[in-house]
Amino acid sequence: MDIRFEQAEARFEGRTILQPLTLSLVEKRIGIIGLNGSGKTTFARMINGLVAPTAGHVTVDGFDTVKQADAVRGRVGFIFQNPQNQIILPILKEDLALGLKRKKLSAAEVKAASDAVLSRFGIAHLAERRAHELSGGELQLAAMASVLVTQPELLIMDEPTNQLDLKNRNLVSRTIEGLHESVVVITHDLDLIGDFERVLLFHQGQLVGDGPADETIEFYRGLAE
Ligand SMILES: Nc1ncnc2c1ncn2[C@@H]1O[C@H](COP(=O)(O)OP(=O)(O)OP(=O)(O)O)[C@@H](O)[C@H]1O
Repeated sequence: MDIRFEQAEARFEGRTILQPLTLSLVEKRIGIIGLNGSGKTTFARMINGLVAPTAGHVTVDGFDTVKQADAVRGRVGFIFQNPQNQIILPILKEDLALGLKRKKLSAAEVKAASDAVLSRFGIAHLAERRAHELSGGELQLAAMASVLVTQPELLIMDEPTNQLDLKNRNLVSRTIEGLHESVVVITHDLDLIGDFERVLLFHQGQLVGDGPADETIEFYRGLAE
């Protein structure tokens, strides 16, 4: 996975939210940290084209996030801050099938892919359950399943441990550790990304830190004083 920002900038209503940025991301585990409103979610949304750059370009494996949006969306899965918004259909297995619709699979193939992803996350027993009945941790795992069933190469997660108790937080943390996909995680939970290969720090719409987790986190602690 090769994500490139080339002088990519984001402005909303005349305000610059993300200063022009040039960088390349190839690491398997990338963390994004920074104070509230620093531009983290905007940056992450630019990776899968949910936010189009107002200047410059963003590419994923050479595909432009605006001009080749379908190719990019097929490669990049995005888990939103609130996993309730991720599950569209009430019953989990129906939601997984919906995600696979684009792939034009047979009913048997859809069932096999759904069963595989549910057992991968240890939530086969939740297949028939309604999303609104699930606990926070179950819902977060279900949201991951509903995105990963389509086999993206990169998973972007926006604050995946937000609102979880310690047990569910640890469950989600272990699950992220075990993913074979590349992962970009936006978080205020610094332990979650404590051993990530690369962590980016945003401050007032600028990338101000970029390095291994321990260095970037230390810099962030100073900035937040
Ligand atoms: N669609 C939009 N229109 C106008 N302003 C926006 C839009 N999206 C984000 N912003 C503004 O851009 C700034 C950065 O927002 P962003 O969500 O990227 O920050 P963040 O670092 O993810 O914050 P948090 O940690 O609070 O989730 C904020 O001031 C926000 O109000």
